Amino acid sequence: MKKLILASGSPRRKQLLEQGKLEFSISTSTVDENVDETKPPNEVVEELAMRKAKDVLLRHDDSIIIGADTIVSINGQILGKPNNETEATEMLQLLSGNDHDVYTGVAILSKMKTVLFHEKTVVSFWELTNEEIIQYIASGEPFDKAGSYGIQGLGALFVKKIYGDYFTVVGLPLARTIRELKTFEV
Ligand SMILES: Cc1cn([C@H]2C[C@H](O)[C@@H](COP(=O)(O)OP(=O)(O)OP(=O)(O)O)O2)c(=O)[nH]c1=O
Repeated sequence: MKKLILASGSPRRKQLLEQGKLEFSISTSTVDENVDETKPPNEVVEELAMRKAKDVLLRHDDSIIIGADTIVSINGQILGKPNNETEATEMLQLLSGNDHDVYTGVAILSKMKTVLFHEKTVVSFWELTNEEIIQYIASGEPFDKAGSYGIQGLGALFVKKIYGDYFTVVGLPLARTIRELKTFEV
């Protein structure tokens, strides 16, 4: 099999691929992540995953590249990473007591072949008190995460139920990614 490269600076995505016992290296993409937020969330995550993977393929065209992108969507609004405490507070207030969708898009590219897909997981949050939100923001956990929470960390305490692949929420639908990757082996 060709060399595998994860086009991501996300420590969670690295850990997940390691969990799948794959050998890979990391090359972070430097693409602009601005996107038309009126597009449907599935299109947004696929477009960004593709942009990240293509950027790295330009520098490593003999390899197989995995790019991914995760966003949260609630009532037609897309939530990415918060830029400051105010945005994190607003996002957590929106999510409190409601269901939201987490979309992760994945692009797997080689010179010869492209696989592009997304997965969606529905997450239901307990009602959060102002105190809980303030303490959570003070932990620093929200700031590099779509929707301002991490299900794999303290954010787990907000989750009533999930429907779909847990790993889609963490940033990479692991089982499907590995199944799709196998179609690249000849
Ligand atoms: C909802 C949620 C998101 N996240 C993370 C996954 C992603 O790392 C991040 C969304 O940002 P992304 O832009 O998808 O990824 P990234 O900037 O971390 O890494 P790169 O672009 O280099 O691949 O939010 C969690 O870790 N846990 C969660 O519960």
